Amino acid sequence: MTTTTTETKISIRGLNKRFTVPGGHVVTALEDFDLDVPKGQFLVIVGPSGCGKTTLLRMLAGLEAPTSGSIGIVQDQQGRPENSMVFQGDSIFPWMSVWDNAAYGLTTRGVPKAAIKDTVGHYLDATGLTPFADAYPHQLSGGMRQRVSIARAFANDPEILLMDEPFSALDEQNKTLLQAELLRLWEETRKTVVFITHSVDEAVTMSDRIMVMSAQPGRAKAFIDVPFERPRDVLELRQKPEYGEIVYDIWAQLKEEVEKAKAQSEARVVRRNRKFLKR
Ligand SMILES: Nc1ncnc2c1ncn2[C@@H]1O[C@H](COP(=O)(O)OP(=O)(O)OP(=O)(O)O)[C@@H](O)[C@H]1O
Repeated sequence: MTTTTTETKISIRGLNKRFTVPGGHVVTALEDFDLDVPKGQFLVIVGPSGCGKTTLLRMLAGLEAPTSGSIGIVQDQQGRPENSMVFQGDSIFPWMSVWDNAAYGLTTRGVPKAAIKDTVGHYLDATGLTPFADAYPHQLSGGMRQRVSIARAFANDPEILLMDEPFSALDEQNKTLLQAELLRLWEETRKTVVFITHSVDEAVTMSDRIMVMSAQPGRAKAFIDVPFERPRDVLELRQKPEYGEIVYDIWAQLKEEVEKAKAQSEARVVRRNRKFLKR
């Protein structure tokens, strides 16, 4: 079974984001950006460095205000938090146990203790963390800390899940294990997900749809549907001939943008050096 309804969950229109950096120079991170994400879709964003992926996610999370334009997220259930975010690095509280970290969102919203026990117990089980419920983050490996972050995000039961390169700091084996775990959890809940990665393989493995972004200023350059049935088996999927075709398609779209981003970054270095030499 593939996913998604035709109902729109996230709707972005005419989004612009500009930053003024020291010296008065303006960086246009996103320009005239439009995006609709259907309810229950697992959307993955790929794009060259600096194209505005994190800025977009931070605006979706309400951590950054747009310069202009609008972001709409449909609230399906009263009282539910709008989003939960999982970052690349450690995003759990070092002073809290695994259990308390996973329960954090529910505790702060005053969910009854018995419901917290059921929900947190379920997600710690699903991520293999039950034996470590009383451990503290410094006693865990990087992969286990990311599992806590994922368990917390799902336990929080948000309207949408935002993930910014959650596995990029992990080794290949841990990455594959966590991708499989995330797929399993997601297939159980069918939350609307916006997930950023630099890995084309990860994008094809996880997503229903991939958005390739242009070099700065970031815009949606192409959308690629990923038609593989769910539930997915990470290793089996990678043996399919269609898998390789989609990976190729994405690279074909990305290549030009990565080259543009590289040229932009080299031009910035030249400008900076010129300024420095003029002093
Ligand atoms: N707070 C800020 N102040 C100034 N410029 C910023 C700020 N945040 C982001 N930028 C700039 O906006 C542009 C987009 O940054 P962003 O981090 O969103 O890109 P990205 O696509 O996530 O990059 P990467 O893939 O390297 O993580 C970059 O040029 C960045 O330097």
